[in-house]
Parts: sequence; C-alpha cells; structure tokens
Amino acid sequence: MSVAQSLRAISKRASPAQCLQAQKARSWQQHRALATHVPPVTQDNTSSQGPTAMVFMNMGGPSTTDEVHGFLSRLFADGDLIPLGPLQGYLGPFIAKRRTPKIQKQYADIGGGSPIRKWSEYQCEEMCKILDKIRPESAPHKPYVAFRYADPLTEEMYAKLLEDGFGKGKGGRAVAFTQYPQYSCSTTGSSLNELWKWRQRMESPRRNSNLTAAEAEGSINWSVIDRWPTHPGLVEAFAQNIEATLQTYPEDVRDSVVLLYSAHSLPMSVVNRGDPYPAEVAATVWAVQQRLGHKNPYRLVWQSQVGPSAWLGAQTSDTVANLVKKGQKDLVLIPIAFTSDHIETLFEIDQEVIHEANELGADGRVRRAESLNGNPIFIRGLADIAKSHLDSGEACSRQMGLRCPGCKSERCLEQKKFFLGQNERNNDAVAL
Ligand SMILES: C=CC1=C(C)c2cc3[nH]c(cc4nc(cc5[nH]c(cc1n2)c(C)c5CCC(=O)O)C(CCC(=O)O)=C4C)c(C)c3C=C
Ligand code: FES
Ligand SMILES: [Fe+2]
Repeated sequence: MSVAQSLRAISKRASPAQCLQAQKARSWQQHRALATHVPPVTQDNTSSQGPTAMVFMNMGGPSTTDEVHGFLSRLFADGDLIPLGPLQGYLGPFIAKRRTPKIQKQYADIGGGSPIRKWSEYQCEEMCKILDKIRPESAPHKPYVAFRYADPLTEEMYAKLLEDGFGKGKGGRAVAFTQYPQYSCSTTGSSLNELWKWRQRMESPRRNSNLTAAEAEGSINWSVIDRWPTHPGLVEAFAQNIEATLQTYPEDVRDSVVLLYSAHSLPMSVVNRGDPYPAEVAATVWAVQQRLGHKNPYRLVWQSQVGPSAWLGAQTSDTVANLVKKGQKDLVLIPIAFTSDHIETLFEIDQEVIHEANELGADGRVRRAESLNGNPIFIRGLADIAKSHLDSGEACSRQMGLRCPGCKSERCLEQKKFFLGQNERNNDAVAL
C-alpha cells in the first residue's frame, strides 16, 4: 500500500461533512488519541542508534500580547528576513516599537496570542511517539521546538539539548526538521543560519573556550529536513480539509466553488534573487489539485505583505473582493504555506478578508479550510517524512547546497557548507 493510500485508509471513518463537524468539536485529548493511531508494529523495540533529537524549526509567535514587542524586535533584527543594511541595528528596533500596538491588538483579537507554540509542541510530541513505533532503531525520539523570533528560541533549545546529554563529548544525533513545507531563504534559510550560529557559539572550540578538546570532538551530529512540499501526508491532509469545507456548500454549486490557495507573499527582491519558495508553494498547490481531481477552478494568491516595497501578487484580499464583486461568491480560502493557525489565518483571513467579502455581499459563502493543527493524517505524514530522512542517512537534500542565483550572503554559504559536511553521504556535494 502506498503512503497516500494508507493515509487515506487511516482517515476513512467519516464523510467529509462529518469530518468538518468532528474536527471543529474535537478536543485536545481526541487529537492526541487520533494522532497516535498507527498500524501495529512488529519489530522489536531495542534501540541501537538512539536517542534521536527531533527539532521542529519555525518562526514562532507571541503566546501573549506582552511578548509581541520581543517577537517583533527579533523579527526586524533578522537580516535574512528583512535586510535593512547597516542601519538594521537602529531601524529594526524603531520599526518594531512603532508596530507593536497595532500587532498587539491583532493578537488580542484572536484570543490573546499565537497558538503556534501549542501546536508545534503537540505535533512534535505526537510525531515522536509514532516514530518510536515505526523506527525503533533510532528510538527514543525526543521532541524539541526551536523558534526564530519567540520562545523557545534556538539558543534555549540548544542549551536544553546539551543539558539532556547530547553533545559535550557524547555526540548524539539531532534532526533539524523545518516546519515550513516549502523552502524560502527568508524562513527555513534564516532558521538554519540561526541554528548554525548557535552551534558555532556553543560547540565550536574556536568560539567557546570553555569546551575541552573531548567535548568539542564529541559534538552533536546534525542533519536537516529542509523541504517537503509534495509529501503525500501533507497533500492528503490539505485535500481532506478542502473536501470537508466543500461539503458545506449545496450540491448544485459545489463544483463551481473557486479554491483560493493563499500563501504568505515575498518581496519581489527576494523572488528575483531566485528564492525557491514560489515554485515550491505552486508544487504543493498542484499536488493538492491533482489529488482533488481538478474538480474545482483554483488560483494561488499571496497575502500579508508588509511595507511599501513591491511584493509577489495577486493579493488574496484583492482577489476575493474582485471575485465577489463579479458575482462569484462561493470561495474557499486555503492557507497552504503554514501548518497551524496563526495571525494570518485567524485575523487576516477570518476577520479581515472574509469580513470584507461579507460587506460586499458574499453572504457567508466565502469560507476557509481548517488549518492542519492537530490533524492526525498530517502528523502521521510528518513521522513518515522523518523516517525516510533517517533511513536515507543524508545530511540534507542535495537541493540545499545550491544557493539562490542572486545570493551574496557569506552566512548562507557557510551554513550550507556546515550542514552538507555533517554526513559522509554528502561528501561529493558542494555548496555553490
Ligand atoms: C511561509 C510563511 C512565511 C513567509 C514566507 C514569510 C515571509 C516574510 N514575512 C515578513 C514579515 C513579517 N512576517 C510576520 C509575521 C508572520 N509571518 C509568517 C509567515 C511567513 N513569513 C507568520 C506565520 C507570521 C505570524 C506569526 C504568528 O502569528 O504566529 C510579521 C509580523 C507581523 C506584522 O508585523 O505584520 C512581519 C513583519 C517578510 C518581510 C517576509 C519575507 C521576506
Ligand atoms: S539568499 Fe538564498 S541561498 Fe542565500
Ligand atoms: Fe511573515
């Protein structure tokens, strides 16, 4: 049975409409029980390579409104995300401070904070439980979360890894697993640059004079899962959420509902540098459309642009308003580049875009597909991605070695050299 078939089999317990209802009502405990529903394992559970640290990397978000300023300060200090040149140290804090009240209000409006920490910790824990069963040779798999701009930060995660017995002369295996399905240098690239920076600070004898030679010798062996835009588990989970939302429309209009896949936009300067993200997001969309049998018309649109520079379009909000004005009111919005709810779904789509559509007369017919959050098919897919990665013995994908055509960043080059060099299998791969 293929991965896609087995994922579909796991989920064949309710119709899409029932699924939507059930998903809305599903409690935390139920999510837990479903995520760990895996086929029985027959291998014996003796571990020879474990423990293995599974580190989920993402941007993070403020869990409370008090954390908004710190979150924005780190975000605007990140030259990989927002390059402000030599003035970054002055301009970054200035913009962060000025923007804080507006963004605090948005987080207050979605319940007081971002749910991304809760979902990331849950997804990682549940994935590790599944991995222990389907890949006992590297068990126990220990869950860690490393956020770029909010707690738990990369340095906090690294300190915890060392405290838990990885590194410091004992070596140990850690997998940096990006939670951005599609690779962008402004997201996954930034998280990897940060991880590499803290690895140098905490485990390199040149940078950390407190390390003994033995401790430096036995440092953590890192590998990276850097992208997974068309993995069947991801595609199946998206497809089922879309089908469940389509079931909420009357049968006679169902096939003419327009599907609007919405992803966070990128500045055109990043797109023109050759960033892989737009192509990889489009790959996800195409895979989901194929799984759905192309029954509905679709468009890929882009949201959440910040500041006055040119960004990749068409914009989600303009597209929705245009279609509604033209009389196409049946629209499903699908957040396609993020794996849990966040301010862009709960505030921007639910409270701004859909609200505006209703003011234009959409009459509740513009709806959003649920985010992946605790979806058991998705979490089973994550475990499958991790298992394939561990089985492959590779340090990272070959794709990761090839820099953007317009990249001038030494940091990118050094980071890629480091991760490529973490495993013998990649010995013939070079960072270009
Ligand atoms: C795949 C997802 C994302 C990409 C690509 C991305 C690129 C990107 N973002 C900014 C600037 C900001 N992003 C902000 C918040 C934010 N961004 C993403 C995702 C991606 N960003 C998320 C999920 C969030 C919200 C986090 C949460 O609530 O959980 C913000 C802060 C909010 C604001 O001030 O509006 C900024 C700023 C740039 C410049 C960029 C590409 C270069
Ligand atoms: S900006 Fe893409 S590799 Fe450096
Ligand atoms: Fe963003």
